[in-house]
Amino acid sequence: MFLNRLALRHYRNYEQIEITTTNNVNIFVGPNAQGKTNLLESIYVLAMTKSHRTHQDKELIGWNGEQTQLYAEIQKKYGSCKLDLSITTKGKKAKINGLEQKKLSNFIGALNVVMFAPEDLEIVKGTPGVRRRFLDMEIGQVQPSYLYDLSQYQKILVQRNNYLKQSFPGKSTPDAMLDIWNEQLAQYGVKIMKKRQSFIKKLQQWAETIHRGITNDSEALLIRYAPSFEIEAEDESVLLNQFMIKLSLVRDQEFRRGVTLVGPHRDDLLFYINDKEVQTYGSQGQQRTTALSLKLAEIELIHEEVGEYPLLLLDDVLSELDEYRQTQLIRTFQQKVQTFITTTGLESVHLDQLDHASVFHVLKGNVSGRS
Ligand SMILES: Nc1ncnc2c1ncn2[C@@H]1O[C@H](COP(=O)(O)OP(=O)(O)OP(=O)(O)O)[C@@H](O)[C@H]1O
Repeated sequence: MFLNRLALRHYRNYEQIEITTTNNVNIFVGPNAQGKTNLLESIYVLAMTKSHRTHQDKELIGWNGEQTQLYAEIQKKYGSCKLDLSITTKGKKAKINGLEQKKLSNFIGALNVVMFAPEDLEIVKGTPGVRRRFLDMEIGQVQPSYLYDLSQYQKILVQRNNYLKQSFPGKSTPDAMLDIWNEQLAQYGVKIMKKRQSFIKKLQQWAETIHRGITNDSEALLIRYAPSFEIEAEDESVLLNQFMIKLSLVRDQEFRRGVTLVGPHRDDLLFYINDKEVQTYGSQGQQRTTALSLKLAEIELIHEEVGEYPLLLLDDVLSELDEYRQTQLIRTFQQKVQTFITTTGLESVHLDQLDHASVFHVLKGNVSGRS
């Protein structure tokens, strides 16, 4: 897919701007704190209805405004589409081709993006929560039904945790209420786990090949799903049963602690290079390359799932890659993936590797020039 036009109103430090793009490679250049990341973030928000760097939607609204409006025109293989998203402190409204979408999950997926930013190193180095968020955002983008399952699961989880905190049944007393929570939790939990399992399997296949390419065939990357309990079956009803058994085994412990101890809210993702865990033994460079391979694998996976390449958003990451890796990255994608790059100086981008690129200058919330 191709972003032809982007317009923003009262978005962060942009009062009102409009950008038209004609090239596959678009570079936003400017000093620090001028609005380069804000621009990439706005494209991400148009795809996911959420920012990649904050949970607080109100931060996206310009300081002097009550509401922000984002608009994009996207060219797809089979026609174009217009996306409108308005965000107020009270909520969001989303339109596709002028038609308001009752559910935001119907809007997500109209535009696909893959963002690679310095903080993505946290997917490898950070806490399991960061990896779960990565999984949720990426699966949700290609399978909006996943987001529904996830929100149902989270609601049940909160209610179940409240129940665990308030009740103190005897060790062997039957508890009909808990049985109901368990059944509902397992029902949605299994759906989430199965989708995560199949996503990671596909991601692994792409990431392994890409990682070999980036490292000149010297490193074998393995990505493993680490659910809160070992999944022994593929079949959904068997898995459901397994989940219920696990819940019954931790029942007393859960009442003592007042929290749910098994389920996808405790899942993790593990990375190995040549059989050694990257988080523990990987060098800074290996951790960064792992994150890069993961992101590039996502591009291929989205292509496989939706039949089109997503947009690639590279926020201030080119300067961190050596020339060989930059070349690999740009060569692989410049023909087929529309890419948006931010940088503080053009000297860190190997422009000679690019066939055609548009350069936009970003200064104090204004964007100018195209070449
Ligand atoms: N809600 C908001 N309203 C107005 N301005 C905002 C808002 N949120 C952030 N800003 C401003 O946006 C600017 C930061 O923009 P951004 O993060 O895009 O910078 P950048 O050009 O990517 O810089 P760097 O090169 O340092 O990453 C800051 O000056 C910040 O004060």
